[in-house]
Amino acid sequence: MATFFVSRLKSERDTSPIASGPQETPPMYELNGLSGEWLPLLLTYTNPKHLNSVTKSITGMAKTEMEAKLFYRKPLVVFVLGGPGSGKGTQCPKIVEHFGFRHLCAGDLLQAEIESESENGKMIQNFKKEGKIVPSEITVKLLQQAMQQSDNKRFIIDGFPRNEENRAAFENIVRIKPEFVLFFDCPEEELTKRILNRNQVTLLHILVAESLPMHLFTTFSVFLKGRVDDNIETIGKRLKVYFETTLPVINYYNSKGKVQKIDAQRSIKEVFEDVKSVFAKLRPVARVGSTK
Ligand SMILES: Nc1ncnc2c1ncn2[C@@H]1O[C@H](COP(=O)(O)OP(=O)(O)O)[C@@H](O)[C@H]1O
Ligand SMILES: O=c1ccn([C@@H]2O[C@H](COP(=O)(O)OP(=O)(O)O)[C@@H](O)[C@H]2O)c(=O)[nH]1
Repeated sequence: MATFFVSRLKSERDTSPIASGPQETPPMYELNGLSGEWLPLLLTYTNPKHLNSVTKSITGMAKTEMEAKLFYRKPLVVFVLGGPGSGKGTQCPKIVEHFGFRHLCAGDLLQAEIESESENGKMIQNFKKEGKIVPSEITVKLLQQAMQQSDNKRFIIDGFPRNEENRAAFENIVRIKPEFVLFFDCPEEELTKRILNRNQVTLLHILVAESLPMHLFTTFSVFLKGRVDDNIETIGKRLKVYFETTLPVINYYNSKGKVQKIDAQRSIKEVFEDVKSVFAKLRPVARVGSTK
């Protein structure tokens, strides 16, 4: 079977526009657990932009789906979880800056969907207002699209998965398990204080903007719109959802030894020191993407 497969790959390589396309690093495919003789053939498929067509192309050649998947070098994913207001959105840009990850915030992707006035926008807005979790297929699709569109293959996914259904949907559809889960642990009282403060800051901005001439006000108000869910009523609902449905997901990953817990109650700087030491231990870039 191996000989058959190699010869099919050779003929595909000779004729495929992908194979003769630009060679980009890092290599996207490697042979995991198979004979080394196949490696040079597959290293010709290195252009991330051709990911989908390559996968399809390989699927066409492989005798089984499983064979095709063996060639796909998976991205590295870290989930960033913690209650609303625990500091996920504050710390993630720092991780990007220091460690070169691509930051995907599930809440921001959903917000962009609301603002694009897409078919699902109104429905997402209603879930958000109620502090409820948007159906998994919508969020997973947005995350998957964002991952496919990125040239970076290392992602921090912030604010997801929020429940068991989210977790299972991501693992089943995207077929990637997180390298680890960064968990910002913060008491409820502190979370409430921070979220209310976040909204007050926004309100203050709007008041300032309102005293400006009309054209400046219009510009400002677009940037400084308050969050529909940072009010005391919705905060209560979001915290309930967090403790009842997101904490069990964190516990699940903890039982697999995958949680890196950070004490998020300290200053932003102190929290980042801990975050840094977690990411510094990460396996080197060259090994990123093994299919384990
Ligand atoms: N370590 C911290 N100490 C005090 N305030 C913080 C800290 N981290 C974040 N904040 C503030 O708390 C609010 C919520 O933080 P944010 O990063 O938006 O949380 P999340 O993304 O987890 O909802 C923001 O106003 C932010 O400036
Ligand atoms: O994977 C997600 C992420 C967010 N949300 C919705 O978006 C809201 C805001 O989430 P975000 O992560 O932006 O803010 P946080 O609650 O962490 O402050 C949540 O309450 C949910 O209604 C969701 O349904 N699924």
